[in-house]
Amino acid sequence: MIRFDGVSKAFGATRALDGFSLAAGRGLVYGLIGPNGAGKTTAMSILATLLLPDAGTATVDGLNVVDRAAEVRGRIGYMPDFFGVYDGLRAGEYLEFFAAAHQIPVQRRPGLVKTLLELVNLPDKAGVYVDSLSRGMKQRLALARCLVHDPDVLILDEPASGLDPRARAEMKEIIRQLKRLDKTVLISSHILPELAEICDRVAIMEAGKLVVSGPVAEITAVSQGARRLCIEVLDRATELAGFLSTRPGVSEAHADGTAAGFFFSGDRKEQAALLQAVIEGGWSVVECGEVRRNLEEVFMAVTGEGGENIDGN
Ligand SMILES: Nc1ncnc2c1ncn2[C@@H]1O[C@H](COP(=O)(O)OP(=O)(O)OP(=O)(O)O)[C@@H](O)[C@H]1O
Repeated sequence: MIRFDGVSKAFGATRALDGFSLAAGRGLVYGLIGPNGAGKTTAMSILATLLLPDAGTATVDGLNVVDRAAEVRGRIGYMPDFFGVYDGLRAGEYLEFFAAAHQIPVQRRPGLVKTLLELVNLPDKAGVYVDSLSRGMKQRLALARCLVHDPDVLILDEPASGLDPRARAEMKEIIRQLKRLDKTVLISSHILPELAEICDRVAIMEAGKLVVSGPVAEITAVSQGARRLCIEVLDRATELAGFLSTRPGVSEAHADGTAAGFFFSGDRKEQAALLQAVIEGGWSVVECGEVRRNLEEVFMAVTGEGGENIDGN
């Protein structure tokens, strides 16, 4: 539904996007993560037909965003990271204005405005002046505005920025609702645990390039080519860490309370053999498991200096 193929964009000497590629399927919520200046907003602006790429192609539902920009605009709803809401307009009038801009027939507009205000959890705010709404309410109203023409694709640049935890939770619930409506959502955010919760897949980008992408569970399982394991024992954890350090495929073994943590590069058969050796060594094993990194740890590991080199897919 969304596709970037080798997209590059420079602003003077700054390469905002440098051969960026990404594909997102229909009905998926796709998270775009990257440090400040990674190129997220540039990528989203190109997809939203607001910026022209220097090279490469971007498409929405197979339509090239440059050649078929007008058709693309009919299929996308774009919520920029900074947006204005007009003073002196009430929430209902604000949505009616955008409905008119999208040439929604006059008789359909009141019903549409009501449905959208309900969807974004502002059912009783139609008559309230936009500038008197809280920041969270304004963000939700801006999201409703993106939905006026019932687009298939939503491009949301930091929709939860500056919101308090309750307002963020409400925004999250609305995004889940959009997924239920079969929308394809591309969303950027710096709040990684939240993205992990609502996204089907995430893409981490840095310096205008894709670093890694895939389902959250898959990405958090990838770690330096080795998995992080932990064996909990009844006693002698320090001795166990020493024993593990001598075994093939084990690195960075250390004791942590009643457990030994380490990286293991072997496969499942080799892991079973390792566990067998530990038991034969006389340790009373309580538990053995894989420690998955959270999205924040992966983000820190794959971006910035000394980042891991993980191939994107
Ligand atoms: N209109 C512009 N003129 C000049 N440089 C720009 C322009 N837009 C973006 N850039 C530069 O391109 C790079 C990528 O910017 P972009 O806003 O796409 O990053 P981002 O990942 O969205 O960052 P943030 O998380 O801070 O919003 C940055 O170095 C930025 O300074």
